[in-house]
Amino acid sequence: MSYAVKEMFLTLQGEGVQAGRRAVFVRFAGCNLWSGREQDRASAICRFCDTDFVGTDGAGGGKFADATALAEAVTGFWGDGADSRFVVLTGGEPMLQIDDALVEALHGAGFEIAIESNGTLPVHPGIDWVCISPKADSVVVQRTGDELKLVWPQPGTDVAALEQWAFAHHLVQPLDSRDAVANHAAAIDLVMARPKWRLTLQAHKALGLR
Ligand SMILES: C[S@@+](CC[C@H](N)C(=O)[O-])C[C@H]1O[C@@H](n2cnc3c(N)ncnc32)[C@H](O)[C@@H]1O
Ligand SMILES: Nc1nc2[nH]cc(C(=O)O)c2c(=O)[nH]1
Ligand code: SF4
Ligand SMILES: [Mg+2]
Repeated sequence: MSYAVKEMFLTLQGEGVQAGRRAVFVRFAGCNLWSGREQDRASAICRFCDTDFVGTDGAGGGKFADATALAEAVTGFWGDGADSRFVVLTGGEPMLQIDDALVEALHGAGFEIAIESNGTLPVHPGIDWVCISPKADSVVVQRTGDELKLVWPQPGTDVAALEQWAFAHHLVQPLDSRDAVANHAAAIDLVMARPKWRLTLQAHKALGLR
């Protein structure tokens, strides 16, 4: 299969339990919860997205003919050194494109594979670190994994129900919007009221990283 990638870059993982870790990010093009066009945002299932995932024109992006070609590009961004190789597959919605061949190729290149997914599609079983970020107006089928990352506030969310899902970590991430100050306070309030949750911040934005 071929893969449509918006952009690829080497950075630090900015979010969640793995924050601070050196990582190659692969941002797949396309999402099933929003077209990515501003004129469709208000009517989308997911309306707060902070990311451009349309097309393959970003730095390091493109159409990759097969899994080997994509894994070679990821390896190129990582550079020399076989230790602690870490790739984060995101998007857009990466589970629209991830398949057996890609997971095998990335493992073959020595990478631990993480995913950032909205959970509306089952996550590939070979992925090593599963982060699911539920969206209030969607049906999440992937209810197990390593971290559940709840962007907050999200009206319509049944927080108590999410606490029953089988994740090793329950994280709350303030919604980045014009109301960022209020959203930080709301996220702190959630953690103070429900200690199963832990605050995570988007460190890359504060640090000026991609
Ligand atoms: C751009 S999404 C791509 C992966 C996948 N589609 C998903 O939603 O999980 C990457 C992460 O950014 C989060 N995110 C998107 N927009 C955000 C915003 N405005 N503020 C905080 N987090 C946001 C998502 O919830 C997700 O955890
Ligand atoms: N540095 C950095 N960390 C991230 N963690 C999750 C991201 C994403 O967009 O999926 C992201 C991102 O875009 N940049
Ligand atoms: S599901 Fe993820 S990529 Fe899709 S619009 Fe929402 S935050 Fe953006
Ligand atoms: Mg991001």
